[in-house]
Amino acid sequence: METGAPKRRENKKSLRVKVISLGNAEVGKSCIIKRYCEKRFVPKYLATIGIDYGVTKVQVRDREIKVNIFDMAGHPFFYEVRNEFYKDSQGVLLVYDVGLRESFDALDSWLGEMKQEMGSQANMDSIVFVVCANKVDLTKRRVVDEGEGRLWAESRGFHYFETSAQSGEGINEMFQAFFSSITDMCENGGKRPVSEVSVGFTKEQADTIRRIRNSKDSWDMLGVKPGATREEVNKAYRKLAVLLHPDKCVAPGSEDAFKAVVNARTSLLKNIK
Ligand SMILES: Nc1nc2c(ncn2[C@@H]2O[C@H](COP(=O)(O)OP(=O)(O)OP(=O)(O)O)[C@@H](O)[C@H]2O)c(=O)[nH]1
Repeated sequence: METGAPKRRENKKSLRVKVISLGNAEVGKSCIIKRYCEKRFVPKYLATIGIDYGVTKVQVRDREIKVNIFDMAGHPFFYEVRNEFYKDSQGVLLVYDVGLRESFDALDSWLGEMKQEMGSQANMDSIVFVVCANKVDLTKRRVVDEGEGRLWAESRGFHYFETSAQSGEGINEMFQAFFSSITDMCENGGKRPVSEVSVGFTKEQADTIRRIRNSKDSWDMLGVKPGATREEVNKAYRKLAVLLHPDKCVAPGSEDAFKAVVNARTSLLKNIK
């Protein structure tokens, strides 16, 4: 029943959160954090020695968030120093350089290192992950495209942002989404809200697109042995077409993968009696 009395606005308690940055050396972790906190870009490379630590305050809706940022050194040499700092993180920035494929391929091993160091405490559902495809300003040297990066991130329920610490592109949007998701998670009893993890496509679709992108020839793309019969090629094609048809699959890169599969089938059938 409405009493007519003015409602007292609840003053929500401030939150204290811990976030860490991960990724190979020189991908731009420190610069991304500096760009956001200090609004500047440092062109000269100064390797992080072990860990850099900083604190910043942000406002998310009606809550003040105190953020403790642990910027981890990417160089393998500092493993012994950074392994102490994985525990109790609510947020992880996973950074790679779009011009260095090995820095993208290394994301899985960064997750692996994190899981290993968190040990039995590892509950990845209680951590918000943001993938930063960094250095997008250097367009000419780009080797990992948006579809590939987004697919890797979103198939794991992670956010994906294209960023440039140099120009500032994507940096504020990325941090706003990051802190807002961490706040949602804390208000949701420490579990990542379900909407964040449901991305509208399956892991099978994501893995298939990745496999197609990395296939060495048309046989490999359709997943059949060289010398397979027309029936085998058609059967494999039909299975992939159902999985990846653009009407059914919204995963990033599905349209290109579907076209590639159609072309692979056409070129194989031309040469099979
Ligand atoms: N063009 C361009 N250069 C960048 C960008 N971000 C970082 N850099 C440069 O890349 C180099 C490495 O940047 P850092 O932020 O120190 O890299 P890091 O990932 O923190 O490296 P470690 O501390 O060794 O782990 C520096 O020379 C930066 O100026 C970017 O978005 N665009």
